[in-house]
Amino acid sequence: METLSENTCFGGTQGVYLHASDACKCDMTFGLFLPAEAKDGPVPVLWYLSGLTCTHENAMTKAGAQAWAAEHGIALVFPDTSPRGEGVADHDDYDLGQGAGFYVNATQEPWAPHFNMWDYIAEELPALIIENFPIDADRQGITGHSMGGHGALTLAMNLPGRYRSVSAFAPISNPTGADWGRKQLSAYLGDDEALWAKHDASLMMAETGFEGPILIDTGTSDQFIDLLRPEALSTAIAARRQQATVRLQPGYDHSYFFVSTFMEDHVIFHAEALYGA
Ligand SMILES: N[C@@H](CCC(=O)N[C@@H](CS)C(=O)NCC(=O)O)C(=O)O
Repeated sequence: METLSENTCFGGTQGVYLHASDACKCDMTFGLFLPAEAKDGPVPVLWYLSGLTCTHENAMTKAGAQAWAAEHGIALVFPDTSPRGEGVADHDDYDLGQGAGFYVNATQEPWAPHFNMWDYIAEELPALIIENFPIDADRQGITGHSMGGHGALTLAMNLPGRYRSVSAFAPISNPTGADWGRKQLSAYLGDDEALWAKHDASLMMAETGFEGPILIDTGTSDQFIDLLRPEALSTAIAARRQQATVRLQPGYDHSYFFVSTFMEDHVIFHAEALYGA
């Protein structure tokens, strides 16, 4: 692992690191914020999965999460959204290929050799950060924006016991029912829709739900709201009687102005779960 940068930030350290990924078979970059408390021992961690077109950098510089994470003594991880590099498959569309890994393990060509973002986020990166940094593996929460909200919700419901809490900003909520989903799931996983179900938060909510608390915010003026389908997840949450707070925020769009506005609420929500019994 190589340190690309380390900056003092809200009393802690915002680092950017590069490592050779086994899952993605290319170099991967991630951001990690460690609060001051990390100098004294392991701290809880909040994963932030980003959306389409993002690298590790967008949320790290625009979400405003470090101030609140520092206040609550929580580490933040900002992974990239896909494998990258010259030898890695790509597509001209912004919502397929590099920058659009969708948090799945691709089985189809040309994506299969590198596009294993599920294994990367679920297995490889947690092992790497727990080995190299003072992170408490027993206190993890996960959040994300848009495609990253989809990743956060589906990872949380598929990995019971891993995360104490899950939240999402404008998550892609029913990807099997919209073009932000059908296009990518068919490209990465093939045409057998039975294999898509574990990657659909609304279907997973109907199937298994989540054992901890959930917080979801979406803006009513989100320009992509028809693709996000928040109503499908709300219906599944209500049908399951899942513990959840689902909010539609008047006037907010899909941008980081929306994400940063509600970031404090999300960090406090996770802090309550991560410091609870
Ligand atoms: N390519 C489209 C959509 C891209 C987009 O809105 N991506 C969101 C996540 S789905 C994002 O976080 N973009 C990066 C940023 O705002 O920093 C556009 O540029 O309008």
